[in-house]
Amino acid sequence: MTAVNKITSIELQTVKPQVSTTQIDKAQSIIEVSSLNFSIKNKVILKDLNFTVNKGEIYALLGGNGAGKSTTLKTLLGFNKPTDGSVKVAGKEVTQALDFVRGKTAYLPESATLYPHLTARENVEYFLSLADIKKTDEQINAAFIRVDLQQDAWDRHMQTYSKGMRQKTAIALAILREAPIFLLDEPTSGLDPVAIDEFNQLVRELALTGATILMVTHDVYGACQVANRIGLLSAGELVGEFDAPQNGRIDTEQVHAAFAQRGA
Ligand SMILES: Nc1ncnc2c1ncn2[C@@H]1O[C@H](COP(=O)(O)OP(=O)(O)OP(=O)(O)O)[C@@H](O)[C@H]1O
Repeated sequence: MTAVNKITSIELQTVKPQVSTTQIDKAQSIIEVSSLNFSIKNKVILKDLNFTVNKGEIYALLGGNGAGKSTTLKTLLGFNKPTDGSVKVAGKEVTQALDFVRGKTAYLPESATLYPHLTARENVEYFLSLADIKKTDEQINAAFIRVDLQQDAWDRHMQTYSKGMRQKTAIALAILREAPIFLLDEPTSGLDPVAIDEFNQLVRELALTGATILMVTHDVYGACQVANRIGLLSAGELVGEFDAPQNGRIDTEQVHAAFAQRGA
């Protein structure tokens, strides 16, 4: 593991990348779920599920407990084989291209699975080495800066980290892996309002630079804050979709009413 690399605040500002949206083809579908059915032991869990997430889009799959959100994520990650239908990521059928799909995907579980007895830098270096990726200290510093992880924490054991800091580290790792697709499981649960705002801002910046983001959540307000599109999942079925207006947010009351009626 490498030694601590101190850099000045002037350097910090110069390393932060500029956001450019000019190159993004937003019509390109990156996640395509078509007529997906999934059953376990004759119990139907997902029913004829259809949705797509385009490049640069933030899609929130919203639903109550047991609606099928985690099952959908597991299917996208190839841990569940569809009973019927198709699940494509970056143009490839997940079950037929597991390594390709997992290489393109950053999955953030509800609790980031990083090692508490290692520092953020050591965690990042370790997980990159597992993927056979080598990054310089400067590149790792730049990723920490991009996610706004406070500099005095970079070389501290992660057992001292808050949940928000752990998530930032996990996203820094995804950025270093150059994963263009993010699957987020209840990403803001357990975060305080400031950390939620920071996280949402980071997610928006990732989308602006072309990342495709699918988050699952039961938080109506949180989904409306950040998503370009919301799919309402109820008992394994998609029962409604809501699009954000141009440069605006999805209406919380409308989604809340639909959730109260159909969301569980
Ligand atoms: N291995 C399994 N065996 C049997 N039933 C399962 C299995 N996995 C999931 N289920 C059932 O599938 C349904 C959907 O579960 P899932 O975990 O996808 O829901 P969820 O929307 O993620 O819920 P939560 O918000 O509570 O995490 C639930 O009724 C659950 O009990």
